[in-house]
Amino acid sequence: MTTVVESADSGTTALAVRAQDLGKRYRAKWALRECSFELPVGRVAALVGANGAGKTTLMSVLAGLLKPDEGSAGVSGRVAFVSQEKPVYKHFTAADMLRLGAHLNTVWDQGRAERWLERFEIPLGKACGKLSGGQQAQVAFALAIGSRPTVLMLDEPLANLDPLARREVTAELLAEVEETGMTVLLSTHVVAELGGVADYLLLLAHGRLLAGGDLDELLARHALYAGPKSDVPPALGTVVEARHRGNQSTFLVELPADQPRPAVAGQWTERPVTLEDYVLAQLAATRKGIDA
Ligand SMILES: Nc1ncnc2c1ncn2[C@@H]1O[C@H](COP(=O)(O)OP(=O)(O)OP(=O)(O)O)[C@@H](O)[C@H]1O
Repeated sequence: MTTVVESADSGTTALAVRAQDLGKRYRAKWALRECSFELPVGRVAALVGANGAGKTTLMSVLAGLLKPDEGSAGVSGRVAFVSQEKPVYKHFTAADMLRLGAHLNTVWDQGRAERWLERFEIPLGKACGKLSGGQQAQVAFALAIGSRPTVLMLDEPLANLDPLARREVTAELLAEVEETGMTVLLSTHVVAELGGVADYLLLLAHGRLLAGGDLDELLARHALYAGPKSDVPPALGTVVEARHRGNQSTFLVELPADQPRPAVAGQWTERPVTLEDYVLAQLAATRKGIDA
């Protein structure tokens, strides 16, 4: 459900979200542990991680729907959270849902919500129960956009959408960010489609934050090498992932800090690391990780 939480402005810093040693457990099992990060205002952050990594738990805590067991979280301004289920009232039409949004939210932009539905050709007068899963998701997004959030959190927003709608939703979100200055935090498994959209990454593994920060900086600190079969990469660095196929080896390496980017020679080639390369390598490396 879309929930709007009025919360205190962080005031002095231009931070949209701050998490400090955040922890949440379900009975004895920790779903989130020692999670600290700061998300600046106006960023589009991708929250990624394997199934069960803690993404929904983190978003629910940030949205104020779950109480943390450890640490603290602060979100600046108004939060809109669209959960994974993207529930809408089955007997309500999209127009009814927008009326509900207008009624429930202290700040409401009907034009913005209607434009979103028009953009995606969602019929206003049809009962939501008779819309497809992807169309219902669009109604939930329109409701969230209409509430003019300063921080928009979307749990797997692209899951039900066809490939074109995915591209268009991410483009529309970017346009909203540019126009309104809002901050977006979205969890997803389809990282390939976030290239050029997300500019900040939060990567969770087994409830812990494995990497967090500016995406360009993070990717620039890594290199992908391909060359003849070898046990070691052709340059110094921490190997995130090594793959060997036939007589070829590929290494994704975190380069040593504060050193010039090494040049590779001979049969080795280097190419820049994409968001997808990085996330897949980290997921593979942490698959056999140990729970807290
Ligand atoms: N209500 C709950 N009760 C007990 N355990 C839960 C509950 N919700 C989540 N968990 C557990 O907490 C961990 C994190 O779950 P969470 O839903 O946050 O992961 P996720 O990264 O969003 O996963 P997915 O990508 O599959 O949606 C998992 O081990 C999950 O089994």
